[in-house]
Amino acid sequence: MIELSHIEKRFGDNVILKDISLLIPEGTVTALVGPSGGGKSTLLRCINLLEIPTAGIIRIGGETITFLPGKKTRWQDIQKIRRQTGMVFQNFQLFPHQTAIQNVMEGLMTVLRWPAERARNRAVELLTKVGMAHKMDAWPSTLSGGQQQRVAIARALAPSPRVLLCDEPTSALDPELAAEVVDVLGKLANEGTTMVMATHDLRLASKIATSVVFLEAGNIVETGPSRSIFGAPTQERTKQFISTLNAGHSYDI
Ligand SMILES: Nc1ncnc2c1ncn2[C@@H]1O[C@H](COP(=O)(O)OP(=O)(O)OP(=O)(O)O)[C@@H](O)[C@H]1O
Repeated sequence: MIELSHIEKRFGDNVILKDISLLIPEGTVTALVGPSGGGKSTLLRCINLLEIPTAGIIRIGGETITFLPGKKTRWQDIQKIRRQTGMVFQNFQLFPHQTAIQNVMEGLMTVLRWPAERARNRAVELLTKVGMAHKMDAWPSTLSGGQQQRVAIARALAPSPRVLLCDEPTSALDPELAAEVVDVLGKLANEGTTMVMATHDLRLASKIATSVVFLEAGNIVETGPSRSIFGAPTQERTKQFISTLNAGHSYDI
């Protein structure tokens, strides 16, 4: 379970997230949707402390990861917390000077201090899962965007995080390559991987999300099961937003 309790994030005088509370059960997929600038990426980045919330509490698996009153989180704590969360970025962020398999092995060997053979076995297992075993020795520059993203997903999953955080995982990809990534994420969802994703991709959100959080200007406008939010939203603003999506674009939110 991930618990966000009264999360606030300010950048200077700008309040980007305002009193966000959410419960994310294990084995579910939560899609953060909403207009640009609403705070989706910032919220996601708070869950692995890439951004430090200015107020509120985050718990992952019952453990408080945010600052406790009077106790400063040390850098080692942050590193430990980040190992509980895998992150996938819009632009893949593979290490260009490492092959696909080296990208997946890197963190296991340098951060977790696994021996090479154990890291290699884990990397092969994950590259097979994302359909990239045949390209394990390829350099990132020789892979398509969809293939790079699948390697990035394998890398994020390598240390067995409690949650996979995906920040616009398909938005840098054309529809065909995006579909490959949606298929992989769908498979992970079916296997019970807990995921939270910020996305503008309606196909991704409607295909794999268990619940949807509609975020606008740092506030949760509406949240609920994806079928209700996409099928019968209760808030006027959500209705408007969803109907614009359905009318204007085939898949892009
Ligand atoms: N490091 C930062 N410093 C100052 N302002 C920031 C910073 N990061 C984000 N913001 C601001 O926070 C707001 C929310 O940004 P965020 O990227 O979280 O929105 P989003 O909903 O993910 O948008 P998009 O859909 O365009 O990715 C924006 O106004 C953005 O300019």
